[in-house]
Amino acid sequence: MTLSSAPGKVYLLGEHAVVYGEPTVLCAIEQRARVGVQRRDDGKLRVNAEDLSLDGFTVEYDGTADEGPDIDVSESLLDAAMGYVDGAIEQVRDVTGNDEVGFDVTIESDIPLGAGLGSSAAVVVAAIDAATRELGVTLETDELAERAYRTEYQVQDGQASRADTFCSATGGAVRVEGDDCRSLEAPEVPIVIGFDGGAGDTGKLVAGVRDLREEYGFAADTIAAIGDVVRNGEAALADGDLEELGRLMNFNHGLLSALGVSSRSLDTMVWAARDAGAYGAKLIGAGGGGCIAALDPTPETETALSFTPGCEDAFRAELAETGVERLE
Ligand SMILES: Nc1ncnc2c1ncn2[C@@H]1O[C@H](COP(=O)(O)OP(=O)(O)O)[C@@H](O)[C@H]1O
Ligand SMILES: C[C@@](O)(CCOP(=O)(O)O)CC(=O)O
Ligand SMILES: [Mg+2]
Repeated sequence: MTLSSAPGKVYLLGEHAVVYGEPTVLCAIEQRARVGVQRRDDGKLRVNAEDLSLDGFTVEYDGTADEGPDIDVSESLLDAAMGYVDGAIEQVRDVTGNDEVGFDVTIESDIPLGAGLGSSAAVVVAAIDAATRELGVTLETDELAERAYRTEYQVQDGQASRADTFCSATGGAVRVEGDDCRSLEAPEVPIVIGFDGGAGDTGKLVAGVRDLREEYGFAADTIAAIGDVVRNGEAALADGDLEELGRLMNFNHGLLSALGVSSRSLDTMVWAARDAGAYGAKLIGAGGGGCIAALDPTPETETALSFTPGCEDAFRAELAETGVERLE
């Protein structure tokens, strides 16, 4: 068996707009997905994802056969659950030139699904890394990030940025603008996460923003405005100006809300954090439900969130310096 892990991430600023070439800044966090992989010679893919917060499931099927896997769940649930792992294995077959190979894949993850903390990128990065190593191929980090990006691009219907996958592969803080991906010196940012227990489907939310952008010119302006917010945020980060960074996070949340990706519970948590004295707060990731991030060096926001109806969990994010980790 070969085992790799990869971290989730928090967007300080710039999600969604990054899909349209605007810059973004994000940090890997110490919540990780671990993927164990064992080669099978019968070409089948067997996925054991019993730690999924979605109902645990185990499936076995021939990834190349026309018929789907032999389990009794709805097709959309299955697609949502399997798309990323399936896509990752497709990349492994492609990069190693081994079309027929099958795998037993076991996934264990600390990262809630669809909550904006990048569970998909972490699972894909760890799966590609473990499965290629199982075949005797060790990918450079850039190639690993690129292959993981292609998986997200495919599952999200041709609409994905390189941000999540690059951040998960390299760890630390990163800046992404189009195909320009670079590591940043890790900023000292006191991030508190609030989690509403819910989830949003990244593919669908990204498609919603695309539709809005096609319908209204001012939605394109909103996306460009997020880019301006990020550029200002970079200056605030360089100055260590948390107050300014917080204001910009608030602005960014408003713009994401205008793009239709916030929700009542995300807004409630954002306001609870602001009322508790956070410098700023915003939804993170694709939105629709899941997590917010607030900037607060004091314990006030975490305490306030833990008493906020609709907030299921509140915790301080620890930045992860290590991206993909080769465990076995
Ligand atoms: N522990 C896991 N086991 C199997 N698949 C997972 C796991 N965690 C995430 N995934 C995959 O990632 C998808 C969620 O990704 P996404 O909608 O992009 O949300 P996010 O990346 O914000 O968590 C799930 O539907 C599933 O396909
Ligand atoms: C909305 C988006 O910018 C980030 C999605 O992050 P997550 O899958 O919700 O963790 C999409 C992308 O960059 O591919
Ligand atoms: Mg994702």
